Amino acid sequence: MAEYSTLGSVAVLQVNNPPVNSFSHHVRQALVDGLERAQRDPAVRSIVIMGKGRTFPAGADIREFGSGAAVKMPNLLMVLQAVDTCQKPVVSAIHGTALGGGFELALASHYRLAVPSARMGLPEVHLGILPGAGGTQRLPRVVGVKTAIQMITSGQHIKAQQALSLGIVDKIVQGDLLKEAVSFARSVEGRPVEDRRISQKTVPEADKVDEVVEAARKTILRKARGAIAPMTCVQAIQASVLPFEAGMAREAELMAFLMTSWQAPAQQYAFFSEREVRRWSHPRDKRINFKTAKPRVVKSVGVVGAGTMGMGITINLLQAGLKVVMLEVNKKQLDKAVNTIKKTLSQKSASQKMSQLTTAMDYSQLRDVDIVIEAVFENMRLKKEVFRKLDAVTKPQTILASNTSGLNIDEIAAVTKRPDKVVGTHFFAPANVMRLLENIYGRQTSPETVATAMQLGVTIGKVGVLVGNCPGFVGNRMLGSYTAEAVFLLEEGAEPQDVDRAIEEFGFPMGPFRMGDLSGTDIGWKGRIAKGLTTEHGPPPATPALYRRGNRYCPLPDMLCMKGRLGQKTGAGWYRYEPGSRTALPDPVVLQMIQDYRQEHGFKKRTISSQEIVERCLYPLINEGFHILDEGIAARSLDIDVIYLFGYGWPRHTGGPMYYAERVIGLEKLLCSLETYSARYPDHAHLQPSPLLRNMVAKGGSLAALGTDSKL
Ligand SMILES: CC/C=C\C=C\CC(=O)SCCNC(=O)CCNC(=O)[C@H](O)C(C)(C)COP(=O)(O)OP(=O)(O)OC[C@H]1O[C@@H](n2cnc3c(N)ncnc32)[C@H](O)[C@@H]1OP(=O)(O)O
Repeated sequence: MAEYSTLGSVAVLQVNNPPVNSFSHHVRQALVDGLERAQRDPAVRSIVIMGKGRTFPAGADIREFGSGAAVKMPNLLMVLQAVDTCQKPVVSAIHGTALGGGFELALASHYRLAVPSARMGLPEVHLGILPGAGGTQRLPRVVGVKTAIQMITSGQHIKAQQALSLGIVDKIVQGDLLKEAVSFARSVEGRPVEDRRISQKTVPEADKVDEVVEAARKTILRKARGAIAPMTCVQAIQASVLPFEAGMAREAELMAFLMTSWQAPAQQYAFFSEREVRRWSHPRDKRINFKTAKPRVVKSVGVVGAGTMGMGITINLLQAGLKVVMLEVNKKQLDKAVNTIKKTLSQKSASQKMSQLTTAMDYSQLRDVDIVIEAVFENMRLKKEVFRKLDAVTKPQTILASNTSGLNIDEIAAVTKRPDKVVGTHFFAPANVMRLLENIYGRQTSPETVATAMQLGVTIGKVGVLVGNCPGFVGNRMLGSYTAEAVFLLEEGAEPQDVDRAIEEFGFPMGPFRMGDLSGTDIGWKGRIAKGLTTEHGPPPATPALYRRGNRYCPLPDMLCMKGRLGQKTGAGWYRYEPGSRTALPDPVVLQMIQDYRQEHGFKKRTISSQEIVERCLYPLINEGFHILDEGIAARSLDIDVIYLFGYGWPRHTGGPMYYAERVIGLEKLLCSLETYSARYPDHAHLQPSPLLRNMVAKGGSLAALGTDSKL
């Protein structure tokens, strides 16, 4: 609701709809009623609108989208029209986050005040829509088309000070916002409101708009990676040069187009799923859930290993204000890491944050930390050695976490006397940038240990997802079938750039081969050597070239590594790189290697369409997701989607692999395609449809109903 009160001649409307004061139907109704009441009351000479509690309205109520409540009158446009045309000055007083419809309300007001900590912006593009309550028409009239395009297509929030410099906010007020707003409102009473209406202004430099749009188009399309909202936002902004009513009509038309697209619900699902993963639970052990399991307090963290991952994790922990003891047995590596950490931490707070860092070369220095995160090489023997030492030196309550990307947590826990305190915390590189934290419980991990790992994720600003223990966990296990199929495509006639192009056109930032070159082609190679699938010199003795343990195997990635082509770091991998450049250039050497391989093994080159590439790479990945759900490794399909959205660059506008499978491809069609491909390639095990998928198609179940994602 919006609470109505008066302070002398000022009517105050305070939106009270926790947690973020969104414009649910009852709020819209209360605002219209309040404005009418203030207009009618002769004693009222000005109006203040603000939010109660933590924030100014953060926009439309996204949960109402797609339901009758969203279109129930008065809609937001009517509320804002009432504000804009009000005869008495309306002042929006902003604290917290004025976002989306909330920011549009502020723009429809005659004056805007903000506290210094306030932030504002139009993040609708992240929900697959546009600012449809006049934001695309009013903002360019204040800041110009170029800045409006930047703000609206990025969805970025700006701070109060920047809003002031851009002319969006009239004044930044210190102290008590209500008091300041009322005093400001009194100061403008009796002044004409006509020239305060943004809707009545014209866009600055209107004649240059087409030029500005043309200049921005290419970058926006590249960044959008297939999402339709950004360019549609631009089309709406372009209409701001028209008379206000005509621009609003165009905005409404484009909003309707986006609202009814398949991408908007997918992005809204992604928004809620990101929050829903906080309500985690173990699919079988009822003691392990977010409601009852209590985390231990973590003030200090040990990090073992100062390589790329250990360094990134340390930066992340320091940025969150935690004390860190970083252990590295190689002094040179330790010094290098400390230097990099110092450089990476922001100038402003570097010295204070660095004072929280202790370096160590001796395990005994980890004795008092609350949790240790092991980040040494991905090698079971080494990890076991580290865990034995940690178990011996740390206090009995210390939780021992492994940043393994796929090794068996139970096997690691078994070398300790505290398997209940062992957990997997899988960070993604660069660990101080990537938001995902895949937390893995083992057979004996206690509820308290799981809760502590999940809470640590919150403390350090990660999106934490809880999963079970299996080779590769959720993310890397699913990725296995994707990369396997990508190399099979090379055997049949595709070139690395064909596969990458198709996957990038689907919306990934990088295809599998460019990605392989970035992370290092030897990572997978070492893993395959450790598993005995290959050796540094070629296939293990007496092994058929194209099969391993009865499964189809493509040795091309091993052949690449044997040539010393380990990716960007060696200047050559699947592609070649000019010195100092990260641009992937197709390399005749690699193409010849593939061509010779095809000839040697009797593969006949054929043209493979982008559609087939996308299906062959992504459908087995999704199929593996069904296996994972069936086994209870992921509790809900949304957990898998969030892992892929935040850890693997899966395009957000498709909702994530499982959402995409169900709502975009359709489960029946997915099953049919997998059946077709598995009939064509009977020895590609990952193309065999999962029993769960078959069952769901036969019985008509939904993915959301499998888990506990009740709100979606
Ligand atoms: C005619 C056409 C008219 C109008 C069109 C209008 C378009 C819009 O206004 S679309 C909405 C635009 N606004 C947003 O996108 C804001 C989304 N929210 C956020 O960015 C953040 O929630 C935040 C406001 C910055 C607050 O962040 P934080 O403090 O980290 O809290 P959260 O955990 O994110 O959120 C708490 C809680 O609130 C729920 N929630 C947040 N925003 C909305 C919303 N706009 N509608 C409904 N619910 C919202 C969020 O899901 C959380 O719920 P839990 O149940 O606690 O998980």
